[in-house]
Amino acid sequence: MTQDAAISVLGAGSYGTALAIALARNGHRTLLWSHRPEQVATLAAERCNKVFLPDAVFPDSLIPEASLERVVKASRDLLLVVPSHVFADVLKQLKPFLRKDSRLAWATKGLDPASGQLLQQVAREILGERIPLAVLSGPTFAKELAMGLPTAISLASTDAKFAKELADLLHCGRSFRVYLNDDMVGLQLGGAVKNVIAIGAGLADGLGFGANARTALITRGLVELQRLGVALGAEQETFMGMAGLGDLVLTCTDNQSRNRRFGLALGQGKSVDTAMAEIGQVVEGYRNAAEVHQLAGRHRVEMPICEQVYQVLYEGKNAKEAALALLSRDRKAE
Ligand SMILES: NC(=O)C1=CN([C@@H]2O[C@H](COP(=O)(O)OP(=O)(O)OC[C@H]3O[C@@H](n4cnc5c(N)ncnc54)[C@H](OP(=O)(O)O)[C@@H]3O)[C@@H](O)[C@H]2O)C=CC1
Ligand SMILES: O=C(CO)COP(=O)(O)O
Repeated sequence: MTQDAAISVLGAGSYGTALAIALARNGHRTLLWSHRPEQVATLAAERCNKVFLPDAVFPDSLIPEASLERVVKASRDLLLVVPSHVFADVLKQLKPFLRKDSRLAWATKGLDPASGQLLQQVAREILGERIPLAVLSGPTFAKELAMGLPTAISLASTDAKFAKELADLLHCGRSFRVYLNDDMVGLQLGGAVKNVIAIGAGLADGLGFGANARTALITRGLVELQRLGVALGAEQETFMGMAGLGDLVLTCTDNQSRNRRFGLALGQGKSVDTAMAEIGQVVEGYRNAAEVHQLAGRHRVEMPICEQVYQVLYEGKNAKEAALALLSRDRKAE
């Protein structure tokens, strides 16, 4: 039986691995679970996730683990970092192993594909009202975090003690700054909507548009995010922080973003399937575009950029026509 750990990270893709490295680098015994036992054996033998983060060596206190039961029982605090489309599934799998004092955080960015709900609602439906929940969101490319490059993030929780203790585990005065925030809804929406806008920014760049268009998309994308956020009960000022403006700028402007690269490939005329295959990792914005479309419709929120991205992805609209549709909208006050 694996000994107790300070925290267990579930999901050994690029971001789960990077967060586990950051936690272990802070000196905390950290378990890292993958759903594929053969991957766990490779991670343990190579002390590195060569597929996603080949330059980041695991600190000694990072322990790959194949048993879901063991990782859930070994630590009070669980950090889920799986793609949003398997979030609910993994919660159902881990539920039977939860301790009485378990607390759950996630760094997944997205919504529930089946319902378009916030992941917080999914967690509540599956795990009940009692378990403390927390969310991490903000501008954090896995590779830079894993390399110990300076990074800042926001953390919100349903439980102030959990928020503080999780921030204490993650925060590193030399490289990883954790801001506490009390807007769980805002943090979750920021992480989902920025993926869609980043696809839009990639599309614009793929079409050969310039810095003016990209910056207009970021700025008006922020307005769309704020509108949806306020309609769902988030605080408007959250979106001027790490999980709003911060993550929008990061993912819309840097080619480390898979969502941006996906948009770039589509703008250059590649098909959805080819673009996805070339990236070979999760592109959350593809599903998020449909979920945000659903959510905006349900709450009657106008989100023209997200709507055009949706139409390109799901209704076969040509990217140039989508750009024209945005430019030819009625003039209005900012
Ligand atoms: N990468 C980044 O820089 C950042 C990512 N995020 C968010 O983190 C989340 C995870 O993304 P990321 O790590 O980048 O994704 P990756 O594409 O790097 O990896 C996804 C991982 O999830 C695993 N996985 C797939 N299905 C399951 C399942 N049913 N149970 C358990 N694990 C599963 C995959 O395993 P397999 O290969 O076997 O399918 C793979 O290891 C996303 O929501 C993303 O938006 C947030 C901030 C930064
Ligand atoms: O969320 C991210 C950085 O904050 C990662 O963005 P991508 O999923 O677009 O790569």
